[in-house]
Amino acid sequence: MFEEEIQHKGVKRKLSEVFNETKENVKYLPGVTLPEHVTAETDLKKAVMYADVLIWVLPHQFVARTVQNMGKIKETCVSVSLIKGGLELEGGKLGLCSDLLRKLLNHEVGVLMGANVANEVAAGEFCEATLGIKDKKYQALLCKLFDCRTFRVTATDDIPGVELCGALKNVVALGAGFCDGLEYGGNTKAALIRIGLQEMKTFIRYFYPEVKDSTFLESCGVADLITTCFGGRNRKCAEAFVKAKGAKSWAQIEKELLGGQKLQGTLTALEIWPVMQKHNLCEKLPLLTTVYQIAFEDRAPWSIVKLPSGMPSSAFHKEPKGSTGISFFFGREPKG
Ligand SMILES: NC(=O)C1=CN([C@@H]2O[C@H](COP(=O)(O)OP(=O)(O)OC[C@H]3O[C@@H](n4cnc5c(N)ncnc54)[C@H](O)[C@@H]3O)[C@@H](O)[C@H]2O)C=CC1
Ligand SMILES: O=C(CO)COP(=O)(O)O
Repeated sequence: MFEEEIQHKGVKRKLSEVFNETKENVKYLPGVTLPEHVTAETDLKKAVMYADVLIWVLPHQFVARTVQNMGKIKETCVSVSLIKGGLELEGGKLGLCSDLLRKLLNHEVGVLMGANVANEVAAGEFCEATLGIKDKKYQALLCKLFDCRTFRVTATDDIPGVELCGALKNVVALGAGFCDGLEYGGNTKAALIRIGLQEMKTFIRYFYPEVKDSTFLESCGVADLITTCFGGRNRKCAEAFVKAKGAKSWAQIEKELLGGQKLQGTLTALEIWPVMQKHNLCEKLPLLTTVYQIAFEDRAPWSIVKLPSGMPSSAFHKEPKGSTGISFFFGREPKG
């Protein structure tokens, strides 16, 4: 566990110590008591040295430096990444966070993604997840490890499909949050989710044509997109961004709303933007483009419902006359 100090019952304490006493992560998962055998170890080298399976669940910006501080691990060790994000262009090819881990650790790396909002999973509410890993032996082993009555796991060998769905849905969720900030209803959000899924597929297939259609219908695809667009932190912060009418930065909103947790969708939007530009994908991905421009280029939030026509289905019309589409106008579309 990454070492942090917190105020607990009026006293400054180490988060790990409080966790080991109470089995409650009072900062990141308050109100949930984990089983007695779960312990927090802040000495990273000790925590990993005898591990058979390393499960990666941390904001993607901390991955590389965590690996650097790890020390020796077992030769037979395997990793599973639950990290949604961490994309970069490497030699013209889109690199994944699991690729980075594979390169740094030199062992088998799989991914586990799905509609898995943490506090609901911890409360034991039924959900599903998709495990992406190539080796069939590890598919069976890891399914056995993760799958249970309330957390059903389906395995596939489609690692890029699973992982890229997990990363890109966070960007679409920003769009859903913009819609909520503008107080649009369920129809609009459903349209945005549909277009978002279509664009995720276009983006993913451009770099990984071999990605399977079926992956988009697994928990890592449509299901994660839906839950994130309704109940996720990216949605919540994007709604606040619109409601603040330009007065608050993303960093400020993250600090105010997430209590130390990290927003991943904005980072991923920043990561994919140069990739989209370099590969001339902006016109093919008007929703992802618009989300980026609203988030980082002062584009009017209502542009989210003014995507250009000629979309996979023409539910959207053109921007209103006289609009540049890039002036910072908060609120709904101006009349006339
Ligand atoms: N929270 C959720 O509902 C879900 C999150 N994920 C994914 O899991 C990944 C991690 O997300 P969360 O657990 O929500 O993290 P978070 O957003 O709650 O961030 C806090 C975590 O970051 C760690 N941390 C903070 N500073 C650090 C540092 N300098 N070095 C290393 N670790 C540090 C903290 O120990 C804590 O575990 C993300 O990619 C996210 O998309 C996936 C499914 C669900
Ligand atoms: O990935 C998630 C649920 O599956 C959590 O999404 P947020 O990071 O938007 O909360």
